Amino acid sequence: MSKQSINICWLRRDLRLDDNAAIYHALKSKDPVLLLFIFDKNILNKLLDKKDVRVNFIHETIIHLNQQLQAYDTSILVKYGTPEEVWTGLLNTYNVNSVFTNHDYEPYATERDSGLAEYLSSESIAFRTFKDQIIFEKDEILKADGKPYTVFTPYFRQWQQKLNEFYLKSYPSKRYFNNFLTTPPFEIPSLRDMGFEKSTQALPGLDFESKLRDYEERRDYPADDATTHIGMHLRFGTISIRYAAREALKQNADKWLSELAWRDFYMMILWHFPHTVSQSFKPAYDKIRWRNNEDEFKAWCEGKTGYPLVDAGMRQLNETGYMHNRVRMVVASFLTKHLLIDWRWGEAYFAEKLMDYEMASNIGGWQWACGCGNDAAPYFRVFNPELQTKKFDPDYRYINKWLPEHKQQKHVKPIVEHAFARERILKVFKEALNS
Ligand SMILES: Cc1cc2nc3c(=O)[nH]c(=O)nc-3n(C[C@H](O)[C@H](O)[C@H](O)COP(=O)(O)OP(=O)(O)OC[C@H]3O[C@@H](n4cnc5c(N)ncnc54)[C@H](O)[C@@H]3O)c2cc1C
Repeated sequence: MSKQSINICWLRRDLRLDDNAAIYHALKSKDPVLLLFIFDKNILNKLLDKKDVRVNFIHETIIHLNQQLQAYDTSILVKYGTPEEVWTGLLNTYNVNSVFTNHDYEPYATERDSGLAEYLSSESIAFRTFKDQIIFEKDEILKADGKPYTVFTPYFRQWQQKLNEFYLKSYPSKRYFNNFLTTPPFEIPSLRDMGFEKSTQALPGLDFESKLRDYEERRDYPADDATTHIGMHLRFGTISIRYAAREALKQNADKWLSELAWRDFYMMILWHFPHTVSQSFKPAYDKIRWRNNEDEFKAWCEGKTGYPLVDAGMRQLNETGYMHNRVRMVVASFLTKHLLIDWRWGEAYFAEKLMDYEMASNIGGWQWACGCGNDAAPYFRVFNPELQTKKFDPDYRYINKWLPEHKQQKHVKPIVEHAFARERILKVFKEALNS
């Protein structure tokens, strides 16, 4: 007897059932749909912290999705392995008609997906992919000459002009849930099966709507903690970007909407310029003679530079996996400019620690802070951590919360003097850029 023909919908960073482009299109097709998630060994094996909170978050989310799916007599197939080995196994087990998935713009993912596309095509299986995690992708926003924007302000102008209901409407996948493949529940590998353990870090909730009203006035004051903490949910798709943007428009939260556009922008920078994963967007900056002093890097990582705002930020990151945006800018500027340590070192440290780590935004943020990225501002803008404190944490509420020794006046002495560091970086950067 010939095996039943099915479609597979592969979830990656779009871990929700409703308003999910790939699920919607898969369910609307003729064959029943099997949902798939792969805990990718290529990614997991690189994670040093076996209690990684992001792996915990994905695992919890998958379990939750599976519970929801049981109401429809279906289940999500969860595999632990490399995509290559998992797909070979799947094609031996199932009679697959088409594979559906949503776009992922990171270099590893685009390479993985083009390999899969080739393999599926050799087996005469259709591979159908969709935009889901950003509002505008690829060539939807380009300059008049057909090239991608490399500076945010003109990009955002077009982004705003183009934004309309069409791009924000949700995909009503729920309507078609009766087209999931009927199957008893599959077993989900445990964290332990994959060499991980339960994390003790608190996961961010999803209550962004209530934060939008005062966002613009309060977002820059780290002690107020007035931003939405939605990054991890956007990263793993537990919220739809279209819903988030619609909510911003509903509440006239223009500033917050522009932050979502920054996210789109950096994703498209990474997609159009994948070399920026390891090289500066502005090539001249790769001639900088970094000092890369390992003791100073350690002091920065541990929050022991003697600059209260920098140290408070690093302590917040180390303790919670989160750091306020204003402070991210200050610590990144401090590492690259005050200490003359390569932005790639800081980027890698953030990638390891940030719960909301997003490759495109992290690389974009680091290159912006260093001056080598997509920024119109000149390299000689050097944040002064003390002035930043006066402006954004004048009564030391944020600093005292994360750096108790500051309150007790036991904080270590600065490892470098600001005026000296500023002169040094100006000289080194100038040499590199003029060489
Ligand atoms: C050095 C550096 C590294 C960064 N690394 C990351 C990262 O790994 N992941 C990440 O999501 N953001 C990163 N950012 C951007 C920003 O700091 C965070 O998005 C923000 O602090 C997350 O907190 P929130 O969710 O409360 O943000 P909100 O202010 O509530 O913003 C809502 C969402 O908009 C997006 N967003 C906001 N600001 C930016 C921005 N400047 N660039 C791109 N997207 C933005 C994020 O998805 C964010 O969750 C980085 C910034 C810097 C300066």
